[in-house]
Parts: sequence; C-alpha cells; structure tokens
Amino acid sequence: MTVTRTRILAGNWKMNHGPSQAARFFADFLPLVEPADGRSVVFFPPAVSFAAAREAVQGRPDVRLGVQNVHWEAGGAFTGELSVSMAADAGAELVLVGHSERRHVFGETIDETVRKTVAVLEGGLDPVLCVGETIDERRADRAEAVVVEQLGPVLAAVPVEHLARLVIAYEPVWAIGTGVTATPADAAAMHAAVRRTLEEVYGAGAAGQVPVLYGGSVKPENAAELMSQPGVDGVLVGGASLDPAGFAAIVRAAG
Ligand SMILES: O=C[C@H](O)COP(=O)(O)O
Repeated sequence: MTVTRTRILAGNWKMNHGPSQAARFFADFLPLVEPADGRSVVFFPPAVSFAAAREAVQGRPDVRLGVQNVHWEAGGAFTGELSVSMAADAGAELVLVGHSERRHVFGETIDETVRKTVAVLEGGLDPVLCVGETIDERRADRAEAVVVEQLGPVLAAVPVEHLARLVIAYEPVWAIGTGVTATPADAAAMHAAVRRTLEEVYGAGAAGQVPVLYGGSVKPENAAELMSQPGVDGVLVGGASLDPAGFAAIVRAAG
C-alpha cells in the first residue's frame, strides 16, 4: 500500500453558509492555514455560494472547490439541478457523489451514483464517492457487504485509466451529524475493506491510487487519531467545517 498519498481535508457545508457567510468564513479561515506540501483542502459550498468561495480562495492553490451534487445529463429541463460542465465552468474541480443525505433523504439510487460518477469523470472533474452503512446494517453485521454493494457497480463503470481521479469517502450513516464517531479501529477496518474491493476489481496496486477519506462527526479533538489509522488518507467533515477555527484545527491535525 502506498503511504505517500496527499492528505485531503474536505469540508461539506451542506445547506449552510450563503454567499456573505462564505466570504466571512474564508476571511477568517485562510490566515489560519498555511499552504503545505502533501495536503489539499477542499470545500463543497452550496451552489449559490460557489462564486463567493471561488473569489475568496483566489491565490490559494492549496484550497480547491467542489459541488455537492450534479445531474448526469449534459443539460436540459431538470429544474434545480446542475450539470458537470456548468460546475466545471464555475471553477469546480470535484463533485460529491452518493452522499448519504442524497441516498437516504433524496432517494438517490446506486444506479444514479454510477451515472453521476461516469458523467463527472467524463466531464474532467474528480468524483468523491461516498459510501457507508446505516446503524441497522451495522448491527446486522452487514457494514462491509453494504459498502461493497455501493462500490461495486460504480467501480465496474470506472475504467482503470480514470481510477487515479477517484476519491472514496467512507461515511457510516449513523456517525453523520450525530456526534458519534466510528472507533479508529472500525474506520481502519472499513477502509481496508474498501481497498480490498478496489484490488479485487482492478488488481494489485489499485488501492494505492485512490485516496480514502473518513467522514462522520469528525472534530478537532478526534481528527488526528482518525487520520493516524492505516489507510485513512483524510477526512470529509460536515458540521465542524462550518467554523473557521475548528476546521483550521482539523487541517493542522493532518500534519
Ligand atoms: O459530508 C460530511 C458528512 O456527512 C459528515 O458530516 P458531520 O461531520 O456533520 O458528521
């Protein structure tokens, strides 16, 4: 397994921080975080705040931006949706796909995550594919099986030449926004399952090409321990990414 992958510290603002709050966030956050080799900071602001975020991070190539969702079609009558090319035109480099709130609140299917991942890759952006089990699935000892079920069809549709642009985020649904975090050992075990699945599909060495992030109640207090686990390349942070000082502490916890 490669141990030199770039650390990724990602903040998903979900439906928080409009344009003026986004500008205030970056005015406070950026002076707290020096650019550092081997570390990439990513934000997923709401679409209406994207332009404000982009303006705020000009001159900071260590900070990249993504969108929280896209439609797989190139354009057309899809009220409320964004296409990949529109996101790219706005300056997005990454796209969240299959976030648990898309799957469990908005009914996004595995087939839709496949279409979105393919559209994102074909459009030249990098997908951050989110996978994770519910508490009932974990209690039924199906955590690993569920993650493999979510990953398999997507990986089957991603050609190996695009593999190095894929990012995977393991986010147990029961840990998201609950204050309950997976134990570092559980996170490490699930990350290992993700990497095994990558190697089963693409062959030996594939797992080293794909950063795998942990998400679910990551806070300044637990970020360093989670990121010290084997196979945990970074974090995808919701609530704690809304506070400039708190998220800066998480970024610094990456070393
Ligand atoms: O995308 C981020 C995850 O849903 C984690 O959210 P959280 O840090 O608020 O638990």
